[in-house]
Amino acid sequence: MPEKIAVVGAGSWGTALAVLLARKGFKVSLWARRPEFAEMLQKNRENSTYLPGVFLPENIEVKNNMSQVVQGANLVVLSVPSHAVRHTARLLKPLLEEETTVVNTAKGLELDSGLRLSQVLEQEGISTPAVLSGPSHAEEVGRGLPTSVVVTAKKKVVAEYVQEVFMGPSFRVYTNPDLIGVELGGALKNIIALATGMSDGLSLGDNARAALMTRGLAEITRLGMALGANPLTFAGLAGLGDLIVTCCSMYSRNRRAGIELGRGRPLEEVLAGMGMVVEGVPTTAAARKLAQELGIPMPITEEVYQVLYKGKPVRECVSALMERKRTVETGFLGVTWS
Ligand SMILES: NC(=O)C1=CN([C@@H]2O[C@H](COP(=O)(O)OP(=O)(O)OC[C@H]3O[C@@H](n4cnc5c(N)ncnc54)[C@H](OP(=O)(O)O)[C@@H]3O)[C@@H](O)[C@H]2O)C=CC1
Ligand SMILES: O=C(CO)COP(=O)(O)O
Repeated sequence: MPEKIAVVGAGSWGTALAVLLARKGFKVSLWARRPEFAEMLQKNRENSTYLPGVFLPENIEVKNNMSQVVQGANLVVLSVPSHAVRHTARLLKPLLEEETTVVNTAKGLELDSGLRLSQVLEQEGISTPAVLSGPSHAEEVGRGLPTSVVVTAKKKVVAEYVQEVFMGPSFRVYTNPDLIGVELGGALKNIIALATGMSDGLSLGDNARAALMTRGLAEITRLGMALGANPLTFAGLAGLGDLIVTCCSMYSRNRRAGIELGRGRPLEEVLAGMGMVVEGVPTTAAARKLAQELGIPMPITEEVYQVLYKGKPVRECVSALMERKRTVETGFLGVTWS
């Protein structure tokens, strides 16, 4: 078991995970990128900006100096937004001991390259990173409500180590050997949460939401299979599980952003009002590019892209999706009429 754990990123998720680990009795060092924010958190013991109402136990120290945060830590939990993963990995890499395990908890794809975040970490010299994913809103984890997630890595021993560290009475951790599927599930569900949010914002009803979630999972699975994932992973916590929570919970920033877009508010205004990261926005562009390169149909992703990046009115997406060519539901899985 690690003597000290460093959590890099003091937004909602980094704060909730630091609290979870501290409640397990670990000594936790939490890195906040702004010095004044680190000082405020260290003093007030509450992250009133990103996770109000959750108090930091005494065994969490908050600092802005990454070297001090990481020093002596056997485990580093990375909880910065996906757009900051490469830059943060560059800062981290020279500070890490050879045997330090890094766990990425961000959910997204790198915008320009379309790379999964573990691939970004490996490119930056962080070998065999673990990935923690699954249905887990910070607001509920911070309050100690029951949550189940998955951890994956290229090596079983790494995944099992992280499982043991995080596992607790209110936080059940499964391992899953499918690194590609787990990462893609966590990243791509955010696109579908934007879509279901838009549908809810237009009051299109429960049937529409269920259809978007189900057919959204179909297109996630299609792209996932083309990229080497096991399709069964998408039926698990990192796929369906996270899709359900993100498309149905009012804690979801992606869902809330989608609702505002569905009500006709412009994207810039929606993002400015959110004050938190909406990962589905860059991920939509990255996934659409990948799908086009690989020739994978992703009609919902395409419509979300058109709304986000081309200003298409959400109402016009309804007919674009409903009036597509007739097809067999399970054709993409090779299950069709004989
Ligand atoms: N919130 C949740 O429930 C969950 C979130 N996640 C994932 O965790 C990741 C982090 O999200 P979350 O904590 O929710 O985000 P928040 O919006 O709550 O907080 C964002 C955090 O990232 C920091 N940040 C912003 N830009 C940079 C940068 N360029 N370099 C370093 N740090 C930066 C912010 O610092 P500052 O205040 O200085 O701007 C802030 O600490 C995302 O990928 C998200 O999808 C995963 C599971 C659950
Ligand atoms: O991934 C999450 C929950 O599992 C967080 O989703 P949002 O970023 O939409 O809030």
